[in-house]
Amino acid sequence: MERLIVFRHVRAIDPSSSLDAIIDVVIENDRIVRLGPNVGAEAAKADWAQVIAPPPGAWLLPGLVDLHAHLREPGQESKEDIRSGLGAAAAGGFTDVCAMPNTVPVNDSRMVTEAMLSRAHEVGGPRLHPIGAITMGQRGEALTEMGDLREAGAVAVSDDGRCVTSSSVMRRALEYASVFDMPVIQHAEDHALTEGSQMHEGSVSTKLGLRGWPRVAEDIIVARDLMLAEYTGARYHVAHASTEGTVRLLREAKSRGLRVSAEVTPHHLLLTHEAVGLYDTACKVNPPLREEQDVQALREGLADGTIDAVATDHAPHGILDKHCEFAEAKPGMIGLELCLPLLLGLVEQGALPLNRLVESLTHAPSSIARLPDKRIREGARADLVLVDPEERWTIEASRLRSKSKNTPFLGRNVKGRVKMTLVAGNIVFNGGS
Ligand SMILES: NC(=O)N[C@@H](CC(=O)O)C(=O)O
Ligand SMILES: [Zn+2]
Repeated sequence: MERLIVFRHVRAIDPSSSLDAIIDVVIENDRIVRLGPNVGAEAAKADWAQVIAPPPGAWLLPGLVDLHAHLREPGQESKEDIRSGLGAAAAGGFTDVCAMPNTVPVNDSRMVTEAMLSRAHEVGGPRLHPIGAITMGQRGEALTEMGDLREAGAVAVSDDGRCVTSSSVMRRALEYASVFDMPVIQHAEDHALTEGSQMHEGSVSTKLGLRGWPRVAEDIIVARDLMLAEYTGARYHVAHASTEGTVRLLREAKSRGLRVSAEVTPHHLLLTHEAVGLYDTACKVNPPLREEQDVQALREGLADGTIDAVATDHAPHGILDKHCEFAEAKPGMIGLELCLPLLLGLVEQGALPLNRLVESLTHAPSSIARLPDKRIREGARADLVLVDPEERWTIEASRLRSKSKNTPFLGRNVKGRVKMTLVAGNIVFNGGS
């Protein structure tokens, strides 16, 4: 045996295994081998055992899975690269990160997918799962070789950052991707309705004199895509859902048994367009921050399972991308290290059941990306995150591992901290001080 790790008296929470109990968890090499009250006492005596006595009240959760991150490698390594991005992921409790293809060049080929994976293997830490483009160069025209992408290791396809607006391209994309059992992840934005837009179309955009992105630009694409998904029988997934309408459409589609899924970001669950204030570029993001009624609908949708997963849409940008006029600023905010602590705030307020939060960051995204299931049980792979739900800390740029610090949450006091992350029994993050 190479490795023996023993967690003593920790609250292990895994809703998909109906587990919520204070137990010991014993890990040998890459696997959980025993779990139960006091089962670690014996193993802890071995002189090679690494015994972990977590802070009182600490939680052990299955490793988190992010369906939507921008790691910027290849091409924009000054914003982030695979090493810093996976480092940030580990610090945020993520064991698996799906990387969007809007890199430079676009990940529309086996070559780019393979290069990203080989870089990730060199770096170690959380696993990287590339998402291939739907269309060549994300231009919305010719489909990529999805079979090649799949074979090289891509888990899904998306033109994220751009919408597939042509109904016929989308139809063919759904049909083609379904041959390889890959979900098609749509960035739902009717570009004809959002040209020149800077933020949500509403009272704040009017006051600031900025062109707005109306909700209907998202809803119209989601509605059409759901019809195409029904027609083709393919797997369809909505990226960063932001409107009340999207939630309503999804609820209706799911009630009829369609194979569709959706994700929501922490910022769309927590902020409205009011946060833009007087042109705060940190709050410029696509899709834009919306209104109270949308936030409410998204929270309810996540709580009742209409929205399956939470995804960060971690979108790092450099200082100059944000220190400029609002119209020039790049959209996006970082999220990997902030996701769990921010959303624990919603749990504390009673706005989201803890079980749903855990499920939406573990079991749900891993089943959408068809990754091995995240479970805390004997025989399962030891992908785990240790969280101190009581620790209070302040989000500060100097504490973040991401190369970029673009987030409107700097200065916010949060409660709950990731203390340790294990990927197949390897401790890839141990800190949180
Ligand atoms: N979310 C964003 O505002 N930006 C993302 C692209 C995207 O997810 O649409 C980016 O790549 O920067
Ligand atoms: Zn997007």
